Amino acid sequence: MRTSMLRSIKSLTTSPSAHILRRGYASEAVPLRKVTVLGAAGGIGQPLSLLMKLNPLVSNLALYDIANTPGVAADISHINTRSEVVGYASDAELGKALEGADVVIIPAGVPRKPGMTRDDLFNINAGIVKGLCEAIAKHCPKALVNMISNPVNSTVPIAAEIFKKAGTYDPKRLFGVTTLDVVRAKTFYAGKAMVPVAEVNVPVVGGHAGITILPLFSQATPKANLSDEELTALTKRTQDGGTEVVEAKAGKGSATLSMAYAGAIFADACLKGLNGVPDVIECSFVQSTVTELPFFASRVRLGKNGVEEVLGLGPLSDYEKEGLEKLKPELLSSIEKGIKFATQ
Ligand SMILES: NC(=O)c1ccc[n+]([C@@H]2O[C@H](COP(=O)([O-])OP(=O)(O)OC[C@H]3O[C@@H](n4cnc5c(N)ncnc54)[C@H](O)[C@@H]3O)[C@@H](O)[C@H]2O)c1
Ligand SMILES: O=C(O)C[C@H](O)C(=O)O
Repeated sequence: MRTSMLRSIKSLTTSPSAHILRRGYASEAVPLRKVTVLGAAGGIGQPLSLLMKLNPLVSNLALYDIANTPGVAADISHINTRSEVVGYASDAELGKALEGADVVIIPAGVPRKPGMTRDDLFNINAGIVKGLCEAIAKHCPKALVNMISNPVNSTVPIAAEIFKKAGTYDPKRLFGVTTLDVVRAKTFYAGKAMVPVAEVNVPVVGGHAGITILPLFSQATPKANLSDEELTALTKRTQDGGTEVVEAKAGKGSATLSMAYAGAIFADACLKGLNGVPDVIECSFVQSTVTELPFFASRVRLGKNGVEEVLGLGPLSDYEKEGLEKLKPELLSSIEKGIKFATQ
């Protein structure tokens, strides 16, 4: 794996801000990349930090949490992979955790319990995200921000407003992480269509809550002849995937392991884009003109400055067109709630 990774890295050009590291990879030049995880000791934070420690594109891994960081950082730091790991444990250390970060991943905040919606997390998580984004604006305004904390439909607009206030907002650098919806859509589709899961592609657009999650199974590949009933059931299962896990965990939180996997895929895509790898495309909830809504998840091409291109929806089935119209009022209201919170 390391040999093929080196081959792919060899031809990369680096961004002006990237230093070159010649260490651990013989004579190969690999850009230095710092990744900071905020909420690193949590249910998502721990396995996500582990996966980022395994990523050879990362040279420095900063782990920040308000509780239990030293143990997590010490544990992960013993793994014999490229990145140096430093744990940061208090508010006073947040600046150091963020300084020089290329990518900041935010899984800080409370998760759902059975019976709750993601919006029920707003009151606590909005404040957490606001504080963390103020620190990002101050210490690493050029970083690509991967927002995992829920409700994503509101926390991304909150982040945008905080960055605007600080004068640092760059819509190309702010992402709501919706990769878990894509991961689920791929898994559920492969199971129903009886196709190899590794070959499956399904765009998921809209937002990240209930009916705002709109998988476009009409565009899924490999193609399969699924009935309308099967497509409706697949759509519903994808939309309710988070709730399925919340209920199975019965009060002990929401998806953490599959989310860590999804978060690691998205952060890796951001790093590849920064490093100049061509044609890196992932779905993400970003500032958008794809619909009349100011933020919307769709396929995004990633590049050296973050978002290189927000791709359109492509042809939709009648069922998907209906789903798109139905999701708009809810998504808009969540976006406006976030904007109102951050601007008041
Ligand atoms: N985007 C998605 O697809 C997706 C998927 C799963 C979960 N989530 C969301 O991710 C969030 C985290 O979930 P979890 O299961 O890891 O929760 P968790 O409670 O296990 O972990 C959250 C961590 O955040 C830390 N934290 C709280 N305030 C902080 C602050 N101000 N600064 C730094 N760290 C802080 C806590 O100490 C804790 O370690 C939740 O909001 C959840 O809804 C999103
Ligand atoms: O469902 C949740 O609350 C967590 C997350 O948004 C998910 O989709 O698993």
